[in-house]
Amino acid sequence: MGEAQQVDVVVVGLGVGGEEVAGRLAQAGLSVVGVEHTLVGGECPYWGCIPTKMMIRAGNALAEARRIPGLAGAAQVQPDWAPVARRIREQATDTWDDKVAVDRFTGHGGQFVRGRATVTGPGRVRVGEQEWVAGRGIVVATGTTAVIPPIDGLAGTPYWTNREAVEAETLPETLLVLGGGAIGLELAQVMARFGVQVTVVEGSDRLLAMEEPESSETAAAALAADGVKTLTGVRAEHVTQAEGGFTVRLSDGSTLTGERLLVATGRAARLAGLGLETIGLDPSARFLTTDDRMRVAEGVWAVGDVTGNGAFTHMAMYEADVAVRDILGQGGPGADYHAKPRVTFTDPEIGAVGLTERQARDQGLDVQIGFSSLPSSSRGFVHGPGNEGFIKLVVDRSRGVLVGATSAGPSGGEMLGALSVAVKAEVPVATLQATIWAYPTFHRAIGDALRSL
Ligand SMILES: Cc1cc2nc3c(=O)[nH]c(=O)nc-3n(C[C@H](O)[C@H](O)[C@H](O)COP(=O)(O)OP(=O)(O)OC[C@H]3O[C@@H](n4cnc5c(N)ncnc54)[C@H](O)[C@@H]3O)c2cc1C
Ligand SMILES: NC(=O)c1ccc[n+]([C@@H]2O[C@H](COP(=O)([O-])OP(=O)(O)OC[C@H]3O[C@@H](n4cnc5c(N)ncnc54)[C@H](O)[C@@H]3O)[C@@H](O)[C@H]2O)c1
Repeated sequence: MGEAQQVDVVVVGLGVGGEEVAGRLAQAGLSVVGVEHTLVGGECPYWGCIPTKMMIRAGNALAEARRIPGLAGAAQVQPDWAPVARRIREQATDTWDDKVAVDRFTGHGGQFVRGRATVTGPGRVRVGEQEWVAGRGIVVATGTTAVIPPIDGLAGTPYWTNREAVEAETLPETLLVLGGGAIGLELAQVMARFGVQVTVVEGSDRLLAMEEPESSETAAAALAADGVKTLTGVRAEHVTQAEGGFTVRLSDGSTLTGERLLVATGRAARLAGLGLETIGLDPSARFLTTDDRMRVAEGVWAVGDVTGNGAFTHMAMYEADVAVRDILGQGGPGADYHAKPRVTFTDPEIGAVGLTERQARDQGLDVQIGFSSLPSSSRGFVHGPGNEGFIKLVVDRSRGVLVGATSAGPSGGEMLGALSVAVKAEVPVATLQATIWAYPTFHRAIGDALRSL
């Protein structure tokens, strides 16, 4: 091995978070090495947010067309996956080619290295025979990978994760989905709208178990309306696979069969084999714990899914900004997680920010709940079919501010904007109640929920 090259920063993993950090530091004039072993951009553009939201856009178009009878005449809907697969291939992923992203980084002056990085000591990173010494430090942004549960018989079968589901050129006739979280539900609903017979198996007693119980009920009703069968409180115990597909035996003794099996049972940080022990960190930790400047240790920062602060692209971008400002000594606000937004893009969309009612009560807050139902609002009434949803507000009565909120509905994700500002800025409930909410919008249901307090 030759002499180690002296640089300012090495960024390990150029997904959403790492690409942002590496690009901005290079633009600022630092000597930056960015290492990526798969595709620059990471999960979100190639197998996550973007292609799955293209699928959802297509599924929602079908669902909306099916709502024409009774509203606007007659419509014949013939689903075809080919344009969806084509759009993902040609528009979203460039057939899973990251040339544009690599060129953008090198255009900023960054040094790009394709390969698997390992940390070999303080400030030291190696890829194959090349080694660098980073004077300012290392940024770890290695993201997460799908968790494959240790179910008897599962390993070695051609199960799908999100990656195979996104790359599918044709759809199966039947699909079994393990996991009723965001990935499982978004993909289950889309596939069902394209005519696939889908069954979701969720181990806990409700779908979207981390969100409000009302969100779980809304999601379950929406999936049922699309013909998805959902089983909760049961776990897969045994899997066999043969030519015709998969057979899954569940903890209640029943069996399910499906042409394809999608495993969507959560994500785990990619920390194994990174060499974290060479810089005094625990390589078996679930996540890298950061301070409010995204520092893990002296000269080590971490951003994105790997920090465990919420596996969302907006969190990776947010943390990247904090880390960049810290590395460049620019100051500004530290990371603050009290108003984390998230949206599950089922139809209806289920958006939430801050604490759920349960979390607020567990923190010992003096909780007050506001609630309104979308179908009972003027806009919901006008909208008719597809108007399901609600607003739920979690108020800290002693401080008179919202600490959390959920907005479920046809534009649940968009309506979350106002609620995110309210939670983040701790807008007094009295001010929110004195706000004029335009008529007849969906977001006026926020006013209804405030009035119910
Ligand atoms: C199906 C699906 C749908 C999603 N939808 C949404 C959504 O709608 N909205 C949303 O906000 N979020 C969504 N997410 C989550 C979002 O994709 C992630 O939060 C985001 O990609 C995290 O970015 P990251 O940079 O932390 O990690 P990643 O995007 O995972 O990038 C990490 C990169 O590091 C590389 N790497 C790992 N180890 C090494 C190493 N040793 N050497 C070199 N390179 C390495 C990997 O190859 C990878 O490219 C979705 C995720 C999935 C799976
Ligand atoms: N719209 C979005 O922003 C979006 C979309 C997709 C993914 N994501 C991100 O990716 C993360 C991962 O998504 P996910 O859906 O894989 O994980 P998740 O953790 O949200 O849900 C996984 C579900 O699988 C269940 N489960 C675990 N083991 C099981 C088993 N053996 N049998 C049956 N059920 C089992 C869990 O109880 C859980 O409800 C999300 O939490 C989110 O951060 C975001």
